[in-house]
Amino acid sequence: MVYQFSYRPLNKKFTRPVITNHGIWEIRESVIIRLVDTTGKVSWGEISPIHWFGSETLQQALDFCNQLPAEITPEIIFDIPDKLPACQFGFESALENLAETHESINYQNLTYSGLLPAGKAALDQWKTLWRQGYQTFKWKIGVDEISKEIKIFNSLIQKLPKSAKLRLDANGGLSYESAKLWLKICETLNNRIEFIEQPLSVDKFSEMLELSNAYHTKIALDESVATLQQLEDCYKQGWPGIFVIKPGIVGSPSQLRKFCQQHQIDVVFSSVFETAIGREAALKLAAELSQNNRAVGFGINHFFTEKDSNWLKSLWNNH
Ligand SMILES: O=C(O)CCC(=O)C1=CC=C[C@@H](O)[C@@H]1C(=O)O
Ligand SMILES: [Mg+2]
Repeated sequence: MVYQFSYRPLNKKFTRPVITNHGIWEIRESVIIRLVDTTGKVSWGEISPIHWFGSETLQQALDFCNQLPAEITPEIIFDIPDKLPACQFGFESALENLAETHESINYQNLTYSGLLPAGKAALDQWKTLWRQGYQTFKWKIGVDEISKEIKIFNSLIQKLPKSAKLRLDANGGLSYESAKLWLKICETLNNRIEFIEQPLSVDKFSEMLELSNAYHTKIALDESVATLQQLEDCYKQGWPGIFVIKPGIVGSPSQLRKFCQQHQIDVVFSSVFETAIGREAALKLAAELSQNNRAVGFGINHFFTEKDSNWLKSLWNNH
């Protein structure tokens, strides 16, 4: 089987910048790919790297697409090297979409976590999301001074309904002492804090292992398990907590499927702020591989474009 291949770069400004310990992220740059099979069926895929998480850079993805022939085969797709995980996801998802069986995967029963803005803006934003039906929220910490963030946290916890779940994501920005302080605070809130995500930097695995054994509040690895190789490595080192999987950058969906079907791990699926193309492929994987119904971190819709033919057609017609 051969597929006509074409691709387009895409830059989309976030409606609100994503502010984390990594910095301020304003524009989502990705590559949209199109495959057309011999029957004329069209399928889309999305390559949305996050190089500061450990995936390839956008330029490396573009260089890879650029050197491909106009007609590609499944062998070419399954030979994409592990150093290009976002490309592996984009191309394999597009290929899977051409298979009838894949169409039927239902991801309507997922529950979603809403990402609150960093800082005190969260105090105003949570109610809008609560009214939209979110019961799980994620708030970024490790952005401002810890004393300021704890103050905001205390008022957020006061305001949030008791049934709401809150996730704290430090993006590796806390010191060991600050992480312990946050965990101590969370211990007093009887499970209203679902987990603290990536409290320490990727090189501090043993410290996070120690913290996960010392406190009840769960710790989720995110940057530490950004690619499948890292995921397997942390699993082999005995990580007892939660694994955040970002399908858009973790790598090959077929390899991910194999890993998740072989190992019982506590997983939270998470967005890479992709467009609706990558989102649909990622949510199908989440529906297929979630074993414990944790809310998926794909709540906020204003980071991506709705998947409508006009948007995609114009992307192809305007070049
Ligand atoms: O996981 C979620 O709840 C939403 C997605 C999200 O928080 C992120 C997506 C991509 C990069 C990061 O800024 C951030 C994360 O660290 O999880
Ligand atoms: Mg995270």
